Amino acid sequence: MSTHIGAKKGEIADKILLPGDPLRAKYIAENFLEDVSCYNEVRGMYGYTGTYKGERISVQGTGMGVPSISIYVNELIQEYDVQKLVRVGTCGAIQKDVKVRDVILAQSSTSDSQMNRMVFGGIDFAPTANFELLKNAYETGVEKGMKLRVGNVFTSDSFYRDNALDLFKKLAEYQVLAIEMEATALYTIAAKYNRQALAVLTVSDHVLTGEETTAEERQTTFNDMIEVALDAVIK
Ligand SMILES: O=P(O)(O)O[C@H]1O[C@H](CO)[C@@H](O)[C@H]1O
Ligand SMILES: O=c1cc[nH]c(=O)[nH]1
Repeated sequence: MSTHIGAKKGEIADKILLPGDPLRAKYIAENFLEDVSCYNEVRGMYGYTGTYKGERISVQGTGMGVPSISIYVNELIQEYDVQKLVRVGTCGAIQKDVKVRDVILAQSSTSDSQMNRMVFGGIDFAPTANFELLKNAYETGVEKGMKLRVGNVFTSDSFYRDNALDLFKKLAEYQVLAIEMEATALYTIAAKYNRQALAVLTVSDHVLTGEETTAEERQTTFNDMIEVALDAVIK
């Protein structure tokens, strides 16, 4: 067991899906995996291992924000030797032509997080998705007839922010597609340990138009994203 994960060595697969919401982890385990067992309930941050199309795979809630996902990704890599990590999250769109329920593959992440400033001093490290996972996810989505968006996302330390609109308009001008709160940490920690990482994101709301999905829809209606992530990680 690690500090925040109650699994024994060997109970977590080398491929893992990482939703922010632990109830999304439960939903994925119950609806997409077979022969499932729950290996973690510490802090209610559920983790499960099962099989998908015959391949052993785990799914672990990460909580919200860079500090929380950093704890889980560090422990999953250092204590459980996880190799492929795919975040399955939600995001808010900031481009006019990105719609609610669209699926985004985060090729890279721009951030206001202090994490990398503390690590790299004055240098701006560029957190980047693993190309193989990105390619697999893109090809899987195309095969399923989905219209995927691929590009830069903004990983924010704040969900609520004063005077946000000016920043979001500036980011949109520079082709950033959407806002979320974890990809920078996932990509940076995976790079440090030479592991493969990708964030697949469903647009849960539109920051400019105000269009949104309900919490229940967020938990249960993101099957396209989950299938793309599962098929990409086992390919
Ligand atoms: O739905 P998840 O995966 O939690 O992702 C998004 O939702 C949370 C904010 O509501 C943040 O964690 C953000 O990144
Ligand atoms: O607007 C949003 C939606 C989801 N997640 C975020 O971080 N922001």
